Amino acid sequence: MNPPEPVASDPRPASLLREAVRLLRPFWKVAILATVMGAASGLATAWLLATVNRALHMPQGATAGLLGLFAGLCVVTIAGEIASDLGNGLVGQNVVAKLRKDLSEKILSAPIAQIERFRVHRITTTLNQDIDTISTFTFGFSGLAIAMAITIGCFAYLAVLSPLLSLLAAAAIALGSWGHAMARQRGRKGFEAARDAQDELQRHYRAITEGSKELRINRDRRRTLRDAYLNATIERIRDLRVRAMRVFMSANAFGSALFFIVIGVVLALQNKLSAGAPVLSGFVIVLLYVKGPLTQLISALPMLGQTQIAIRRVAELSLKFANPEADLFPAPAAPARPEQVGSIELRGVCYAYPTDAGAGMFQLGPIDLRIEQGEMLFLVGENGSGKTTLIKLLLGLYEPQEGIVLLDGEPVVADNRDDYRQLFSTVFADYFLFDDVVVGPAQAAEAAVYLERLELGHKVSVTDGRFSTTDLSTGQRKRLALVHAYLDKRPVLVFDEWAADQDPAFRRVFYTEILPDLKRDGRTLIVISHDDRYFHVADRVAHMSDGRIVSVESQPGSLRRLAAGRP
Ligand SMILES: Nc1ncnc2c1ncn2[C@@H]1O[C@H](COP(=O)(O)OP(=O)(O)OP(=O)(O)O)[C@@H](O)[C@H]1O
Repeated sequence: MNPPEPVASDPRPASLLREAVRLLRPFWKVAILATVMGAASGLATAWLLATVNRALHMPQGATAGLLGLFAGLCVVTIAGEIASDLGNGLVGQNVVAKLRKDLSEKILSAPIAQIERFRVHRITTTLNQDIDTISTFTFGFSGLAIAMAITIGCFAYLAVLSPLLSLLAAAAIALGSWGHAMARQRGRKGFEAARDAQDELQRHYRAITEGSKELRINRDRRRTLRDAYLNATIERIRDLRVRAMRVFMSANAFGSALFFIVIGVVLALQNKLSAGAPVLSGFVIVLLYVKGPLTQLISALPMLGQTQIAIRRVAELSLKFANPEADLFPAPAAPARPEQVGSIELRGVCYAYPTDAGAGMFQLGPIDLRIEQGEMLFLVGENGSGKTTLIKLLLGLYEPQEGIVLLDGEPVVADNRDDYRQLFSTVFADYFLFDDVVVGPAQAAEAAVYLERLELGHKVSVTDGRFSTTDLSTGQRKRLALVHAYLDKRPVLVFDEWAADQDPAFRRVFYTEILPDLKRDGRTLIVISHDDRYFHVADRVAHMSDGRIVSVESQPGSLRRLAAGRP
């Protein structure tokens, strides 16, 4: 027996550097060019400062050569900055687009059980918020790269001006960097905790939007949700972030103070230092100038911390969905699916959901069931007996942990599972109604017939190849889902409690007209139902209890009764 899927633990994603290199690899030429241009711009700025300092101390004023150098450096500074901005922006947005595509593709191809286990709100937080954080960072990246180059260039110039003074500055920088490293460590923990709370917040947002009706009629729950969950989580995120920012801001203040201390020391000791006026003034000008880029770099640290967390979350999501199903996007010229299938058989099929600590384990099977082509099988049983789980296995949405599914005697395995799934049309109990289903010209007339038949003709039409609206009642939306299933023309139809939302008259139409018509059309029908009034229309009724099929009743008289027009 295959073990149940591993419970989501904390996978260690690839290192951030490796992840960044992987993402940048397709755009390496532009990335390198942008970085080189940014570095050139930054270094040219530092050189400019040195040139200005030299020009200011020339006894006979700036020479033509020096002015030419000044002009050239200005051009390099500006041109480098523009090229770096454009290049980094381009690379950054391409990386973000690639991340979005990669993640969407991974979710599209991930085994259904993994998606169900990971939880929708966690997926959406990463898809929206984490990727937005990375996107914002990529816009600011160019400025940071230039600031870094200016800082390096300025400190190189300081070293040339006075090795002794630059040692003093280096000691101050080392102390400042240590302070920042400490701050970053503490601050990042705070941002990490805030990011965890964002998942929770997303869950509460879903509750206030999707559960708005329930909340409106239940004051106690509304209050609890607002005060104990929503506001508490929002405030926790605020507090964690403010605390983390405070740590960073204190480190910033510490850094600024160190700067002024170094400048103060230079001023105080200017007579004792054996450096000339050009050296001292150059030193102070450069230190004062470099404070800007250095502050820019330091202020970016919280953002850098958040981006690191976002990249890690994206990498974790990627890792969680790192085992895609095979061939979910074959070439368009893939073979057409067969119009008819013979038998579908489950042989010794077992499945158990992975459980969280403390939760009871549900075990389905072993299930042995054979469904013949053109048969109408009802799957019945109490709530939680495993009917939906069974059809998810039958549809190839879950892989059996033990046993096998056979189509016309051939095993359904990873390589052919997606082809197998194309044989089915389904309307799940928690179905999703796609509102943009495109209907070709040939299908439009057919769709109109089905819409009439399902008493939707007065509400919905096919306009420009699409259904005109999906703003319908619950029962009507389910009828529209049935129209989709009709138009799909797949050989096997699976309905999970389709009739549960229908009025009694239409429920009767469904069981005594629509299902028999589909059967006459040669379709195989698998129907989950609690409507025992209509069990007799089925060819066979499989009763489930506690994860097993406990009996299968054949109903040879059902067709005769239908023919006689009795329900
Ligand atoms: N995604 C899941 N993760 C963990 N357990 C699950 C999951 N889906 C269903 N279960 C558990 O499996 C059992 C069977 O659920 P299933 O939906 O198959 O029952 P059902 O017969 O279709 O019920 P109903 O008639 O209420 O629709 C239940 O105990 C349920 O808690």
